Amino acid sequence: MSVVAAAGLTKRFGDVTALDDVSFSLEENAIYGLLGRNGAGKTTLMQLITGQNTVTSGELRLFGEHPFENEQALMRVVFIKESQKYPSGYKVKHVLTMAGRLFPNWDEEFAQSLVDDFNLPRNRDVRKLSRGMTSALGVTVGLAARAELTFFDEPYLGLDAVARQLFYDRLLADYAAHPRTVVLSTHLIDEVADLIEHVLLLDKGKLLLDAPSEELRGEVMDATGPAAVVDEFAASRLVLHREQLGGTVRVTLRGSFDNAERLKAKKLGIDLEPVSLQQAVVRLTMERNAVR
Ligand SMILES: Nc1ncnc2c1ncn2[C@@H]1O[C@H](COP(=O)(O)OP(=O)(O)OP(=O)(O)O)[C@@H](O)[C@H]1O
Repeated sequence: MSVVAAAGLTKRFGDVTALDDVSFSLEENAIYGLLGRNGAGKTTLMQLITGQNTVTSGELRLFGEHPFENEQALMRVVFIKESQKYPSGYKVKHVLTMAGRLFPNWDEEFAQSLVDDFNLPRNRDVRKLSRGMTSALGVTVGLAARAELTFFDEPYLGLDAVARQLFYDRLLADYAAHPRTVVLSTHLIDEVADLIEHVLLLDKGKLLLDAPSEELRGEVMDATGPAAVVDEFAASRLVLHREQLGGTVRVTLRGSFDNAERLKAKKLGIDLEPVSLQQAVVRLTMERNAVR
């Protein structure tokens, strides 16, 4: 059984269609990247899955059940977002105690080690934490909860580069020891490219891409070389982007590139290189918007 199954999922807010006929599944023990531009529908999707809102139409199942007002299913999920609100007067240590009561798989020792890693002041009022500290507290709760399904909705916006790397390292190590389903919603695609096993790309409420990251990497390539040969090589392919500098052209192509194709490119003097995950996502999103 899938952890999450969505079929024809649609969510409207008045005349805004935040999610438009979206179908996908989240499987056990995988790290997903939920990607997309501002307003693409990422938060809305996570809110529906975590029972914070009702669907307009379509089917949505969380551990085989309807998520809305389903405490049993929701206990198995943790949703960490940047704008997390805590009760007034709560200190860091109180948040951890509350989380320990809430999440069945909570690992207190792990939580305490993360508090040390992130230099979080245990006795400080959470409302007086810096932005980065608030993010670090969210990350700590999200990791130590060890929920079967974990959502991180850009919780690391305030974290500096060192703290973000710490988060990625801890996530990967803990995931290896305790596999589960993790969804990272992020704009920092290149930073998480090595973590993400599967990409879900939303664009204006539509699911533009649902693919293993490896597959995506091998399917979007830059071909660079003399203009005439590159253009001929590209003629039978989907060109996502083209740029020219003097007589040299670089095109971003989508398709499968087997060994024969690679050899052909080499013989023609074309440099064929996979683009980064971030570039692939940007190009695919732009291409869709261009054809609309
Ligand atoms: N409660 C609401 N009422 C009206 N419109 C809403 C509401 N919540 C979301 N929307 C709209 O739905 C669309 C999707 O928003 P959503 O927050 O899901 O995007 P997102 O991909 O998370 O964006 P970002 O990366 O900027 O956080 C946007 O057009 C947004 O304005």
